[in-house]
Amino acid sequence: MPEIIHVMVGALSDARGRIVVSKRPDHVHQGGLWEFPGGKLESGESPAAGLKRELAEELGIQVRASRPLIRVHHDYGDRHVLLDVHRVDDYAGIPHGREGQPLDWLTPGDMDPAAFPAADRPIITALRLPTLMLITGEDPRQPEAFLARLRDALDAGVRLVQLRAHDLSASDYASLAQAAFELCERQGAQLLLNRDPAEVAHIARHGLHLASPTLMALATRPGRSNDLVGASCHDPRQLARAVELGLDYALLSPVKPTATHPEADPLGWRAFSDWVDPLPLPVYALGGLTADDLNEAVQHGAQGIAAIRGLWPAS
Ligand SMILES: Nc1nc2c([nH]c(=O)n2[C@@H]2O[C@H](COP(=O)(O)OP(=O)(O)OP(=O)(O)O)[C@@H](O)[C@H]2O)c(=O)[nH]1
Repeated sequence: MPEIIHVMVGALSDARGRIVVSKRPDHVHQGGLWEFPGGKLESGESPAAGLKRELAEELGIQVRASRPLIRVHHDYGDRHVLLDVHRVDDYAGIPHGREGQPLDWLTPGDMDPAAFPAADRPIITALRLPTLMLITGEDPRQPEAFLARLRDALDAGVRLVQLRAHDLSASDYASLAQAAFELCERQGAQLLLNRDPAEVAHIARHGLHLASPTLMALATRPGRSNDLVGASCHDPRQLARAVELGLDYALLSPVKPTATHPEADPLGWRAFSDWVDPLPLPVYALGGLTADDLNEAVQHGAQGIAAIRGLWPAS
């Protein structure tokens, strides 16, 4: 097993949500590509101290508050890196290229993954995804009340919605999806359809969410190239499949006991974090969680929380 190079990386944003990126010099590893500022952890140094030191050296800023975004293991063949990426929520100073490196500020949507090292793809996805995913609750058979509640959730700030309505016929699902898509578009939110991908091939959406049996049955990633695609997972085998298919994200459940699946054994945060840590993709925690669990989830390596009851507004 080659030595793992532990790299501390900062995602630092401005008031407009743009993230600072810097250009790697031509002569170094992955030279000429854009990167997120950071560098190698020194021996004996804590990750928090390493992040502070690297961002002070490279950008001339002092980190005041940060939280984990994602950890990415990547094998380049000649070296194995662990990118330990943190969002920097608060800092002092004005970022500038202290080592003469060019800087740019980009919204995650404007980042071209091909302009970054291969290991950075999951970082860009994690930056594009919000920390909360709403999974729609019952009762989709009452579309007006259902859409009113979806509107309330969007008004409250939800920006990623998974339309789960297994009891509906294909045509009722299609009508509900169309109405939900319009509401989401109006608020700049993304709508993911949780349905057989072949059945929803022509329905407007921002992406697809795969149930775990669908995930295990597929041989290739479904959908259009611009679809955001993720899947529900319950064990390491399903998580590995999501990675193999090149999906953008996974949900892992149940973390805590849940009313939706009372028979399932909860994982707890320890197993959640052990299973998620080696994976190069953002993973939402699901099962018995509310927005109040967000900080604990993020500290255990989650992209954020997905929830039905915890985020679907009461009627
Ligand atoms: N900082 C940073 N490094 C990255 C990113 N993506 C990525 O693959 N890496 C890799 O992680 C390693 C970081 O090394 P570095 O050269 O930046 O570290 P450093 O500042 O401590 O450099 P040094 O070798 O001059 O002491 C390199 O192999 C680099 O290619 C990224 O987005 N940011």
